[in-house]
Amino acid sequence: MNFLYTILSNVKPTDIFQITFLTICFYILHFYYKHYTRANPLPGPFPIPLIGTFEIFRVHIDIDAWFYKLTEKYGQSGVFELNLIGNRQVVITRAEYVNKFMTPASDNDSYKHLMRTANNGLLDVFDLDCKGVGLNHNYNFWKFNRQIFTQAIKNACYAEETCKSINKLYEEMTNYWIDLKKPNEDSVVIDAATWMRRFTNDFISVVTTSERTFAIRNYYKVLNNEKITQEIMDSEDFVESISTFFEDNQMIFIPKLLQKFPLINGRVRSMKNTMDYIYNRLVKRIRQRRKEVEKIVNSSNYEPSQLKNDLLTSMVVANTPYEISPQKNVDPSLLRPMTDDEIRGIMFDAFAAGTDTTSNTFCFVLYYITHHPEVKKKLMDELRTVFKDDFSRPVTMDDLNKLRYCEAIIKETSRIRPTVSMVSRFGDQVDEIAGYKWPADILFIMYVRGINNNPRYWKDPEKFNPDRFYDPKEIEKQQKFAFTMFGGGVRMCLGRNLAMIEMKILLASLYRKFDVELVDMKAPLHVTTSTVTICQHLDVRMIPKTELC
Ligand code: HEM
Repeated sequence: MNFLYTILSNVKPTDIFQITFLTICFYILHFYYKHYTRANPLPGPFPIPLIGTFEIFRVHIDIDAWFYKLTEKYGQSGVFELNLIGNRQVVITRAEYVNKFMTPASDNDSYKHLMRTANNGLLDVFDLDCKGVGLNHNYNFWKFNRQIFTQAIKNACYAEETCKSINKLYEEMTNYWIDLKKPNEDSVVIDAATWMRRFTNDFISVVTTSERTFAIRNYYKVLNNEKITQEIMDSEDFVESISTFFEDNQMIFIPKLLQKFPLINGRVRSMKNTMDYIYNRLVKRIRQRRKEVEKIVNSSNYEPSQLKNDLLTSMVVANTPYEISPQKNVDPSLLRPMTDDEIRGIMFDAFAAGTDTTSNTFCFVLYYITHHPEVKKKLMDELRTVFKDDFSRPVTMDDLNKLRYCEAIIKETSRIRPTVSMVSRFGDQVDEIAGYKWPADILFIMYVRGINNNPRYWKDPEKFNPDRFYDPKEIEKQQKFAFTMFGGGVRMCLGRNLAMIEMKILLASLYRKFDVELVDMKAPLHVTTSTVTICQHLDVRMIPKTELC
């Protein structure tokens, strides 16, 4: 102890300066030694110690645009690299290299590349590392959640009830638009981005809980200058907090070491508050539903049909004697009921993954159709064929199969301007990808927009041409993974069918009822990107139709 005291009392301020200086020099040397001796050096921006690629701090509102430029500069060989806050990331820009980590080659490979991120960020701080599916980092928990979510959402996708809910919400929303139209005007201008976010929020709420958030109605009240009540504030806060999650979710991936740094600290806290607010709302609903279910199943005249047909009820009764369609061929260790927090994890995923994705994709669809009159003409031809001259009847499940051109428009929009433009997989084992042998612990990013717009796979990729997904000969020519709107492999999007049903109904209904025009045809799309590309606003003029033309 005395010895230590003697050393410390002899330390001068200049010594502290020298030690700090030497430590920094050592760190920098070590960083560049590791950089220059790394396995498989690839082209990419030069990294700076601690920060990695400095540009990330300048492009924080449009990461996707930055990736697009990087792909043009470094991605010619199909793979380049980035260093983001000390983590090496390998970006794949060719479809043929994607196959390997999307499709496990054998049973032995099935654990490889299953995680979406490295677990060195703040997943646990936000309680996402072992909950839900989207960011779950525990294989067993993910598998358990995924199979219950899959089963629960399957019921929703085949239910005529789901179709009816979408039609009903659509009808209500468009009636509000008409109500907002001034009597002396023939059209109404709406911000499609804001309305669509409320639409998808209300809809996902119905699918998950059979109850609405009334986000559509409450937004109408805001625009109609009605008195702001607690209910209006609640639904507006809920919609906005889901969007905030998307806009700021890079915070989840900040290394633990940096979370207390000034500037970062405040953003982490604000994100945590947002998440806590969403979680509390969801848990309240779960507890309420559990009580309702218990009351029903314990009553003397219990019938399974008395239970609600939604995701929440499916999860509450999953693996209990009251489960309506018990799962077959499931690993027995997964056959246990879910806790409230586990259900909350899945509900959070449904709202987070199922609202802004669909609403933004739909805004891009409107933008591209308005810029392509020939596409609109073909769309109207399809609508006339399917609905004859009825421009108000609801869309049925049966119609959906016939709306092939509608689907092609949605896919072509997502090819050219994908809402999820990066899909990642964490390589937790040694593997060979893109012709290189990789050590464990590498994050691979499939740059979807780069591949979707690569002339190797698409003739005139910049041309908006839905026939690519309509003409069977064109479809046949497509290279596997050259178009991945919903990702692929075992972690493919769970809501893909639901999203398609929702968007097809919206498209087929909207264009029968309105002429849709952009207020400013010259304006580009106003987007920001984090993990999802968000349409900031899209001012659209809706002109009610009097006939189906
Ligand atoms: C246009 C709408 C949508 C798009 C473009 C989209 C896209 C995606 C993409 C690209 C992924 C990553 C897949 C991968 O890593 O391979 C994903 C995952 C996921 N999506 Fe979607 N999605 C949409 C709508 C929905 C909806 C409506 C829901 C649910 C109600 C949903 C739930 C999920 C979930 C739970 C995952 C994570 C699956 C897992 O990690 O196992 N998505 N989505």
